[in-house]
Amino acid sequence: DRGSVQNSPKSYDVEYLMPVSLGTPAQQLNLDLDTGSSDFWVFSTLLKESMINGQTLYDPNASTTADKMEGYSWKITYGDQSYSSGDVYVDTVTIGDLTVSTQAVEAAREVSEEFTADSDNDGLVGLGFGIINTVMPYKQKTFFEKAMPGLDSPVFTADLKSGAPGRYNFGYIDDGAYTGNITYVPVNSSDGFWSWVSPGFQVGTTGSFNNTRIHGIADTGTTLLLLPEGVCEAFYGRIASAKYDASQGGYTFECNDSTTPDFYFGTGNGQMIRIPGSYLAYSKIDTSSLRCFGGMQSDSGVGFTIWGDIALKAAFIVFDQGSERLGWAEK
Ligand SMILES: Cc1ccc(-c2noc([C@H]3C[C@@H](O)CN3)n2)cc1F
Repeated sequence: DRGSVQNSPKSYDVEYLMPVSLGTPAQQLNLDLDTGSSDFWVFSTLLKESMINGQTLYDPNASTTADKMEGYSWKITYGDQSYSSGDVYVDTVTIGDLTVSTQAVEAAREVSEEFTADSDNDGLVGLGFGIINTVMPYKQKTFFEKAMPGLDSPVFTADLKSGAPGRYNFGYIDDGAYTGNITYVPVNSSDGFWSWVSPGFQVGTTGSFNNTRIHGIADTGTTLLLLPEGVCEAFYGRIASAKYDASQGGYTFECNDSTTPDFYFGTGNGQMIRIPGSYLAYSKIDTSSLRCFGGMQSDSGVGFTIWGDIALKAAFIVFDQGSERLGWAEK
């Protein structure tokens, strides 16, 4: 079996949403696929009115295939301290023609203000490893873990684009979606993340390759690229107008600064992924400013590097849960 679904970026590529069908008859919600967490949760009719702001709600009572998991609950907190919590139902879920008939659907009773404010986002599909699923008393499998046994190949792929729709595929690798070869790197899933080690980086075409191992996670749910302080300094040191602006909480530079280099990161056996300098001028810091907030920021607050959408949209990535490895290719 296999599946394929289009993803669509919200403005500034802040997040990527995909249509998902839940229940019988089908209820379609737009969900955020997040490889950095492992809960499948949705806005639901259990929510207080004050927490809803235009989102589409999953109504388990309107689904003939929904069964409440009595005594089960969940509560999750994300990297930006946003959170959600609620009850659990088993129901059928279809993503891109791939159906899981008994998915644990986590129906929200409570969401933090950040989720309420994000009116296009009806919930998250966590495709990290099930070990960090928050459902109590017994953690539940991710959508991919439920689908995996029936798939042609135990992989899913992410093709995120800058300012344009891309695609998530399940169970197969579309050889037309990338160029050159796929370089595979081992994954350590013990923390529930797609954790891997990059052999180093290079700033621009003229810079030398820095052989400094970077431990991090591939996280489709994080917007920016969060790298070690030293790497940020090496990159922004090459942009004439760049500075660390404490009032903005990060590095900023003139959006059209022609000295902005491309950024390359190593994926193994000599392969590198090129992030165009234009991706790193993330967004104007305010409408009247000529300065942009950098797409690369320090990971000092996190403790490990997060290869978020700024990096992922420069590549075609294979999340190979069968062999616990990540595949990286240019496109
Ligand atoms: C309003 C809102 C807030 C956070 C997130 C969110 N989704 O994925 C992630 C990252 C961080 C890490 O927790 C796991 N992946 N963050 C999405 C939202 F729509």
